[in-house]
Amino acid sequence: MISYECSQFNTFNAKERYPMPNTEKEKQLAAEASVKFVKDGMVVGLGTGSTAEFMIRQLGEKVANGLSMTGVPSSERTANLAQELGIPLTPLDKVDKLDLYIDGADEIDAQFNMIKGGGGALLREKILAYNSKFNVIIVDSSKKVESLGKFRLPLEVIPLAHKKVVDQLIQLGLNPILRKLDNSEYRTDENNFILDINISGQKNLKDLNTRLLEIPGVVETGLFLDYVNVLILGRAGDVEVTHVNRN
Ligand SMILES: O=C[C@H](O)[C@H](O)[C@H](O)COP(=O)(O)O
Repeated sequence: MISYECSQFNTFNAKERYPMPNTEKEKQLAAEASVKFVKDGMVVGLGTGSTAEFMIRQLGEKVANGLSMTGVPSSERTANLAQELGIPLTPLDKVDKLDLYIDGADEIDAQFNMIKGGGGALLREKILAYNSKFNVIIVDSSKKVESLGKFRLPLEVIPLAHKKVVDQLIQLGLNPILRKLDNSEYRTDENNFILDINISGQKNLKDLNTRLLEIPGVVETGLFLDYVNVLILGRAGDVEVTHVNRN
C-alpha cells in the first residue's frame, strides 16, 4: 500500500480520498470510450493506474480479436499487464511519435490542467504524453475539480538530493511529504523518490512548475499543463467527451 508519512500527519491511503460507489463503473465507461480512438496500425502509449488498467484490458480484448497495434508502456506495472494480455510492446526510442497516448489523472481542473503521479509513474507518463500526437485522458467524475490542489502534487526527486529539495520546498511553503511504501521510501521505476507537496491555493501553475523544476534534484513534476486533446469523463452511467482546443 502506498502511504504518506510526516511528523504532523497520520499515515493515510491516497486512493481513499474520494469514496464514491460509482467510481469503478465511471472509470470503466471512460476507458471503453477511449479505446474507440485506437485504429489498426497505431502506436499507442499506455498509461498507468486503475483507470488505465481498464483501458489496457479492453485493448487486450481487441488485440485478441484481431486489432493490430503496438503499445509503449508508461511503467513496469503497465508493461507487465500488457504482456499478460498479449499486447505487442516496443520501447519509446524505437518509434518516432506515438499516434495516441491514453491515461488517467488524479485531478483535472476547468482549464484541463492535471495532477498526475498518484501511482508514481509521472516521469515516464510525461515523456510519453509529450512525445504523442494526441492525448486522451480518462477519469471518473471525482477527478474533476475547479482548481487543483486537494490531491498533493507528486515530484520525482533524486534520492541523493531529496533532503536538500525538502528544505527548499519548506521555504516555499509547500509542505513536502516523502512517499513511503511498506515503511521504506517509495521508489519509482527510475529508482527515484517521490515528494508529495501541497499546492492548494497556488494561482500561477506554469510559474510554480518552472520554479519547482529549477530546484536541482527535482527530476519532474506531476503537473501536466496543456497536454489534453480529449477528456473522457465517466459520470453516472454515461460519459462526457470534451475535445480541447489547444493552440
Ligand atoms: O502515476 C500514476 C498516474 O498518474 C495515474 O494516471 C493517476 O495516478 C490516476 O490513477 P487512477 O486511475 O488509479 O486514479
